[in-house]
Amino acid sequence: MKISQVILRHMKLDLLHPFTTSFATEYDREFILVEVRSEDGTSGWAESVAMPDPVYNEETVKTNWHMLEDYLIPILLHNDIQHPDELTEQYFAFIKGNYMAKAAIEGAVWDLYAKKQNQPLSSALGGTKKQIEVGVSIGIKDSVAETLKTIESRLSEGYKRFKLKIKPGWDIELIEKVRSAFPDIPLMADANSAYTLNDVDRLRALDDYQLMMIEQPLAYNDIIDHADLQAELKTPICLDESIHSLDDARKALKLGSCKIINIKIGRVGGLTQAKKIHDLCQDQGIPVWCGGMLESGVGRAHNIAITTLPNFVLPGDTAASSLYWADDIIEPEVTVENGWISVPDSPGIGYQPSLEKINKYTTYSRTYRTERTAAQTESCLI
Ligand SMILES: O=C(O)CCC(=O)C1=CC=C[C@@H](O)[C@@H]1C(=O)O
Ligand SMILES: [Mg+2]
Repeated sequence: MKISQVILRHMKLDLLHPFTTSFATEYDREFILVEVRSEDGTSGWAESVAMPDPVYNEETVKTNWHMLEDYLIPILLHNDIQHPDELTEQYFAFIKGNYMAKAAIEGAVWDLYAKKQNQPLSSALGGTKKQIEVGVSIGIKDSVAETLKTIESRLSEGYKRFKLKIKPGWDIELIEKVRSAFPDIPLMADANSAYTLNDVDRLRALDDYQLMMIEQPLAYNDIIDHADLQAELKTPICLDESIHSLDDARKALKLGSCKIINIKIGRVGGLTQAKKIHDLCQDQGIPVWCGGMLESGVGRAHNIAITTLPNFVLPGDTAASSLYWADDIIEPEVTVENGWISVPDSPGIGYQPSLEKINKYTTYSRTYRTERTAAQTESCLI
C-alpha cells in the first residue's frame, strides 16, 4: 500500500455537556484528525485521542502533531506498507512512547487497508460480533441528584453499564445513594488516579456496593501498588492509564494488579497492540472492554470495530454521538438502540467522514506529500 498523501487537521468540537473527572473538566474536544490517501485517492481515517494538556498522560495535541509531522508521516510516506501490523511492529518500533501519536496514523492506515481488502475494519481485525453492547461514562456532576437524573435518562435509553467518575469526597456517599436508588444496575467507578494506598479504607468501603470494578484508583503509571490494593479489596480493579503496552499488561496480570483491563486504542499505540493485549487477556481469562476518550465519530468507529473481538465481554464507553456532539463529523452518526450498536458491514470504519462537517470544525490543516519532505508542506489556516 503506497500512501501518497497525509492530511492532518486540527479539530475543535464543543461538547454538549461539560465532562468532569477527578483531574479536569472538558468543555470541548481539541484533537488531530488524520487522513491518509493512497495513489488511487482512497482515504483512511483515524483521530488522535491526546488531550490539549498532559492531564491524562504525558502526550498532548501539540506533542502528537510534532511526532506525526517530524517522524511518523515521513516514515509512512517513504515506505510501501504491506500490512498495518508493520507500523508498530517494525517501522515505529524505535520510537519510545508517544502511543497516541502512533495510534492516530496507524488507525488511519488500518482503515485504508480494510478498504483495500474490501472488508469492514472489524473483520480485518478478526472481529465477528454483528452488534456490541455499550455502557456510558458519567462525569462528576454538581450534585448527587443530577447524577441520579442522568442515570435515569441513560437507563431509559437502554445503556448496559454505568460508569461514575469518583474522587475523595465524591465517592462513598455518591455510590451509596446511587446503589440505593438503582439496586440492580451494572455499576462501576473510575477514579482516574485520585487515590493513594493511604486511602485503602475509603476504597474498601466501596466493597459494600457490588461495583463491577474500580477503574484506575492509584497513580497513572503504577502497577505495583495496585497489586497491593487489589489484595485488600473484594471489588475487581480495572486498569486504564497504567497499561500502555503489551508488556505492561503482562506484568500487571503477573503481579495481580488488576482483574479487568480497559483497552483504549490510543493509549496502547494502536489497533495492532490493542489486539495483542486483547489476546493476552483472553489467554489468561481476564475480561476487557473498550474505554472512551471523548472521541468524535471517527474514533468511535474504531472503538466499535475493536470491540467486535471476542474477549471484549464487558460493555465499553462507546456511547451515541448525540450524548457528546450537536454535530458529529461522520455520516451516519453513531446511534445506540437499547444499549446496542449495530456493527457496520461496509469496508473500513463503516462510517463516512463528512467533509462538510470536518471543514466546519477544522481550525487548521497541513498536507504532506510523498514528493516533498515534511518541511516542504502546504499549510493552510482555515
Ligand atoms: O468517551 C467517554 O465517554 C469516556 C470518557 C472517559 O471516561 C474518559 C475520557 C478521557 C479521559 C478520562 O478522563 C476518562 C477515562 O479514564 O476513561
Ligand atoms: Mg478511565
